[in-house]
Amino acid sequence: MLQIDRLSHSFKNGSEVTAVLRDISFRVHKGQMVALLGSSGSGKSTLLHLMAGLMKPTEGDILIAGHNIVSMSENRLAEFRRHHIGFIFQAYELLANLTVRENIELPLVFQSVQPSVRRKKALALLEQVGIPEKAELFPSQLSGGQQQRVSIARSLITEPSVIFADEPTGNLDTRTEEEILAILKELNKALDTTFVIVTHEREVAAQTEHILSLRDGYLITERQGFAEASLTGGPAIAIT
Ligand SMILES: Nc1ncnc2c1ncn2[C@@H]1O[C@H](COP(=O)(O)OP(=O)(O)OP(=O)(O)O)[C@@H](O)[C@H]1O
Repeated sequence: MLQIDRLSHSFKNGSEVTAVLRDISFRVHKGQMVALLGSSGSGKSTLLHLMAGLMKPTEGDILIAGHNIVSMSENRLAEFRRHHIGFIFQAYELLANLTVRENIELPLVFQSVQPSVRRKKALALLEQVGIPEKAELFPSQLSGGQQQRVSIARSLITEPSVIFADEPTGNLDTRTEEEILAILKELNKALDTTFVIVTHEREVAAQTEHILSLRDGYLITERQGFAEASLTGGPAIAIT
């Protein structure tokens, strides 16, 4: 589903070159929910931007649903992104002047899907995230946790191959964080959607099936239940 092969990335500023990601390889299978865990500066955002096709890597390949996004043209990539990739952001990124339902429908507006079809799908998803009664309210009338539920529903409406969630509970209190993670887990099971959750919080990462840990640009894979002391570092470790 998501395959990262020998990915490296460096930033160049004049003559200065900063290596941020080093020879990273991993696979996430369809229906898996994995966490990408790393402290500040470990390279999480860079990896996320690369996987989302927002920048090209210095080296390596990124395959989503069998398509290598590294070699795609900008136009093809924009189209591919609309159909295959969903996003959930820390700050929800809902449009203030659209209702909850209209926000959820928006990705399908860009795909020219009929209004009645969009509406039906949006309302079904709103039900799945547990706030069907909020359909005609505006984002400002919702709590943070409710807004994140809307953002989750929006990310699912195109039935993407993979959803990248960037610190999805970063703005929420502990109780709401638990609710949102429970919803993500439920949806992951119910819809067989693939999720990659980017976080710097080990408690959040611990809710997923697998943890991909980034340290100094290298990837370390962990399985749930392994003690910190048993981790081994090094490049190019694959999850299968
Ligand atoms: N455009 C850039 N030019 C040079 N260096 C950069 C650039 N963008 C990021 N970096 C460097 O790459 C490293 C990784 O940054 P990145 O933003 O990917 O980390 P992160 O794990 O997402 O951190 P945070 O959790 O704080 O957002 C940092 O050392 C950062 O300074």
